[in-house]
Amino acid sequence: MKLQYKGEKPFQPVAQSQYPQPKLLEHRPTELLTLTPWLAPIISEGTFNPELLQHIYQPLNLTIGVTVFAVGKYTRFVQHFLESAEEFFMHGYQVYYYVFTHNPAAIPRVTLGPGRLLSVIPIQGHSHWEEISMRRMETISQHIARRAHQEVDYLFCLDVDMVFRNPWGPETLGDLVAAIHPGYYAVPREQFPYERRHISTAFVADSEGDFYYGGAVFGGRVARVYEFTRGCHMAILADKANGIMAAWQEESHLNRRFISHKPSKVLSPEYLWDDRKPQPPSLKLIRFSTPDKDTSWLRS
Ligand SMILES: CC(=O)N[C@H]1[C@@H](OP(=O)(O)OP(=O)(O)OC[C@H]2O[C@@H](n3ccc(=O)[nH]c3=O)[C@H](O)[C@@H]2O)O[C@H](CO)[C@H](O)[C@@H]1O
Ligand SMILES: [Mn+2]
Repeated sequence: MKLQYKGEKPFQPVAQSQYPQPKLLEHRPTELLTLTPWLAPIISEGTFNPELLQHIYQPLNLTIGVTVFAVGKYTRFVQHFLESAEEFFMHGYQVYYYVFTHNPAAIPRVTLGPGRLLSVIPIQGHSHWEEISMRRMETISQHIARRAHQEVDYLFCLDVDMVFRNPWGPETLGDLVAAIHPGYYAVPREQFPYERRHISTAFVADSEGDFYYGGAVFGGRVARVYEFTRGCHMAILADKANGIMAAWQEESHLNRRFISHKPSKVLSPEYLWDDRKPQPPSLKLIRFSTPDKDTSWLRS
């Protein structure tokens, strides 16, 4: 008898047999670290074979969800975000975009490819950008519980003020996925901008921390993203009860949580870049990046 566990996809044999042999003794495929000390792969160009991954993942018939928030002036980013996602994000897969906004009328109608859906979900606006950004953890966890757990296998939670510039494919799929922040990949942990006040639930000691992860990209299996966002939301609520806002809002809580709940896959800054920075030679490809934007105007 073949056991089919709940929520598990049936085993699929790998069909593709023609691809370069992996060589145990060959020098490293990239200048970047490829494995964390807890054995999670760190994904960057050169570490994976896109065709082989396509052959493994395509038959699984997966649906990948994406959450983005567009509140206030940020509705202006939706068009470029979606158009670039249609070009580069999970090409050939079923994709479900969830766009949360205070103003559904401001969301442009972007033509989507076959198998790709978009749902605009009205939410309450807030006057402070910190509150908008931080509330995402609560909204995402509620949305997974109400709806997304039935609609998607994996979920990525992304900033909207960003664009895709190169392919983002099944190499990014994992149980719990974090992305290394473009500002701190070469910085010692005691200089990471963690929350350092003991009174906050996001507190991190100087001796703790692996990578500084960005709040603009995280994801994983939908059940794990539920646990993760709910945990962050609870910690944010506890801080609120004490009248505290963490140094970098939900990003501080996300970083605190990833120390105790390690990501099973880590995305290199190829997957979370900032155009205001020059591209270092160690990064072969920029896949997802923040264009230069007028932050003070956006937050006014
Ligand atoms: C380089 C830098 O300083 N990065 C920080 C900054 O990222 P960012 O400057 O990337 O934050 P952001 O302004 O993009 O806000 C995050 C996301 O919240 C949504 N949004 C935000 C404000 C708003 O009025 N309307 C709206 O819809 C939108 O989806 C946006 O992409 O702030 C974040 C706040 O958590 C983190 O602390 C980041 O580390
Ligand atoms: Mn952003």
